[in-house]
Amino acid sequence: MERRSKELVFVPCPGVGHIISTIEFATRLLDQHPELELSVTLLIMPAPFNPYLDSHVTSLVSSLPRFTLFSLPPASPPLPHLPRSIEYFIVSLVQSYLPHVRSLLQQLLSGPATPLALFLDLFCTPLMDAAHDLSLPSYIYLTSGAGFLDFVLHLPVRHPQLKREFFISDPDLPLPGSSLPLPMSSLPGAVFDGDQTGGYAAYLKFSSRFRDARGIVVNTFFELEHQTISSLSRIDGIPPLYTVGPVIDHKGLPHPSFDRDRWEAIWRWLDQLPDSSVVFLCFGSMGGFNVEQVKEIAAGLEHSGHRFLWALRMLDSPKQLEEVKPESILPEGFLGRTEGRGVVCGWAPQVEVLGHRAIGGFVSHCGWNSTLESLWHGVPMLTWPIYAEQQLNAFRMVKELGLAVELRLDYREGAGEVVKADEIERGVRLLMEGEAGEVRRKVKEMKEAARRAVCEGGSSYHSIHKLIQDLVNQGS
Ligand SMILES: O=c1ccn([C@@H]2O[C@H](COP(=O)(O)OP(=O)(O)O[C@H]3O[C@H](CO)[C@@H](O)[C@H](O)[C@H]3O)[C@@H](O)[C@H]2O)c(=O)[nH]1
Repeated sequence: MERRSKELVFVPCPGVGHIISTIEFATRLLDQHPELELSVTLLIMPAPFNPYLDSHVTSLVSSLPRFTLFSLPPASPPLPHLPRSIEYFIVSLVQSYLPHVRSLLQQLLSGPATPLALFLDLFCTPLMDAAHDLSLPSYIYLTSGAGFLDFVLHLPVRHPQLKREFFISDPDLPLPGSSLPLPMSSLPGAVFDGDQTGGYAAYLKFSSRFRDARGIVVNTFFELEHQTISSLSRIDGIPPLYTVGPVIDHKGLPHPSFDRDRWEAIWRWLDQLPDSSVVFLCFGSMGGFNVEQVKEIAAGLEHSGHRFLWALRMLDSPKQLEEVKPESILPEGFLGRTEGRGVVCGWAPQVEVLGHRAIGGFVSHCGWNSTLESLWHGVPMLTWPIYAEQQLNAFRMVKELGLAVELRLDYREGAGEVVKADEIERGVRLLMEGEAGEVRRKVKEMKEAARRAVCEGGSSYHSIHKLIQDLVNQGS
C-alpha cells in the first residue's frame, strides 16, 4: 500500500519576529526526526507593515525542500481602515482568512499527503475553527515566553469576573505561574483599551481559544522559566505545554538594503577591539524613536565614553539609516566626535553581532527573539521596552529572573516620554562597568543552560521528541 507523507500546517502572524521563528521551529521539527519524512505547509498572510517580508519569506522557503509556501491573497474585501488597535486589526485580518484556510486544509486532506495538525501563532487562534470543522487538531506555537503565556491564559479567567479592560490604577496582578505579581505598567498597552474594536477585545478574542488547543508549544526552555512552566502544567484544563527553545534563526535575516561592504568594515573594526568592550543597541524589527529621542541616545552614548554599535531606526519608518541621512538626525558633529569609538548603522545582523566576542552589553527593546538571542550568546541586556509584551518581558527578566539590567521597565511608544541622555549614560555605565557583575554571571550560566537544552538529551530536545510522538500517535 502506498504510504502517505505527513504534513504539518503552520500559520504565523505576518511579522518578522513571528514568521522567522515559525520557519525555524518547523525546520527543527523536521530535522529532529528525518526518518518520519514530515513536510511543512506554510500559509502566509500579506505582511501589512513590512514591504520586504513577503519576498524574503519566498526566497527563504524556496531553499527549504520540504516546505510548501501558500501566500494568501490580500484580504477581500479589504479591511476598511486601521482601527485604533493594531492587535484588533491583526485578529480581524486573521479572521477574514477563515474561509481560505478552511478550503486550503480541505484541499490538503484530499491530496497525497496526510495533514497531521494545524500550528497557529497567538493572534491566529480564531483559525482553529477551520481545523476543528475538519477534525484536525490545532496547536499553538507561541513566539514569546512562558511569562507572557501565564498572562494570556489568565485573561479568559479574569474576564467573567470583572468584565472590563485593565486600568493603570488597578492593583498588581497575581498570576498562577509567576512569583511576583505583575504591575499594571508591565502589561501590554493594548489591554488598557476597552473600545469594542480595541486591544482588550483583541486579546480576549485570541486568548479565549488557548485552552481549546491540543497543545501549546512555547519558544522558551525549561531552565529559563521552570517555575512558570511547572505551575502552568499543573493547572486543570491547560493543554500540554512543550518548551522547545531557544528557537533562534542563526543565519539571520538578510535585509534588502543591507550593505555588505559596510559590514565588512564594521567586522574589521570589531575584530580589533578588546573582549566585551562594545555596547550594541538594537530595537527589533519595528522599534524606532523620534528625532528628539535619537538625539538623547546619541548624547548618552557619547557621554558614557563606551564603544558602541547602534542599529538606528526612526519611528514609523521601515527605511534604513542610510536612506534617512544620519547627519540630519544625529546631534551636530556626533559622528565625527565618536569616530573610531562608535558606529551607527541601519539593519544589523543581530545574532551574528551578539555572538562577536567584542560585544559586552545589549540595549534592547526586549522582544522575545532578541531576549533569547542575548541569552544564547551570554550578553546581558539593558531593558528599554517599547510596545507589545516587551514591558512584561523586561519586568520578568529584571525583577523575577535577575537576568537583565534595568534602564526602563515601563517606557511606552506614543506616551510622549523622552528618556534623557543622563539616564541613558548611567544605564550604559551600569551595564558595562562591572556593577552588573551578578547579572553577567547569571547570563553566562543561562547561556550554557540554553545550549544544553537544545542538544540531544536536553530539555527542549526532549520536548520536541515528545511533541512529534504525540503528533504521530494521535488517534491511534
Ligand atoms: O536590525 C535588526 C533588527 C532585528 N533583527 C532580528 O529581528 C528579530 C526581531 O525579533 P524580536 O526581538 O522578537 O522583536 P520584534 O521584531 O519587535 O518582534 C515581535 O514579535 C516578538 C515575538 O513574538 C515579540 O516578543 C515582540 O514584542 C514583537 O514586537 C530578531 O531575531 C533580531 O535578531 C535583526 O537581525 N537586525
